[in-house]
Amino acid sequence: MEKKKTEELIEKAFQARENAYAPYSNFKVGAALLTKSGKIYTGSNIENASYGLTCCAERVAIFKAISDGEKNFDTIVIVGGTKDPISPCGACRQVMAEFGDFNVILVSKDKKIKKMTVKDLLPYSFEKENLKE
Ligand SMILES: O=c1ccn([C@H]2C[C@H](O)[C@@H](CO)O2)c(=O)[nH]1
Ligand SMILES: [Zn+2]
Repeated sequence: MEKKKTEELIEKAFQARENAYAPYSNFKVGAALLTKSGKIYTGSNIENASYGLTCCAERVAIFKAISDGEKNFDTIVIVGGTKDPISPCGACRQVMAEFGDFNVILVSKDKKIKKMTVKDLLPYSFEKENLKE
C-alpha cells in the first residue's frame, strides 16, 4: 500500500482512539480498517461496568464494516498508548481470521510500526473449514 494511505489510516485510528470509552482501564485503543472497495471504518474500544462486555477497538471497526455489507479487507491499523506496537487480544485475532488473511499494522503511542498479517497473528486458526466433520 502507498505510504500516504498508511499514514491516513494511522491518522484516522488515532482520531478514533480519542472516542474510546475506557473509564475502567483508561487504556484507549483506536482502529482504522480499509476495505478492498476503498472504504475506511474506524473503531474505538467500548468498556462496560460489567467488564466482560467490553468490545475492543478492532472488533468495533470490523463489525461496523460487516454490518455495512463490507467483508473484504485490505488492511487494519490498530493504535494503542503503548511504548511498543500494540498486541491485539486473542478474541480479536479470531474475529479477524474469520474474514481471511489481510494486513495488520500495529502502532505504538509514538508511531512505532509493526507490519504483520492475520495469519502471522493467528496461525492454524479455527475457521469455517474446521466445522466439517
Ligand atoms: O488490541 C487491543 C487490546 C486491548 N483493547 C482494549 C480492551 C480494553 O478496553 C482495554 C484494556 O484491555 O483495551 C483493545 O481495544 N484492543
Ligand atoms: Zn481484542
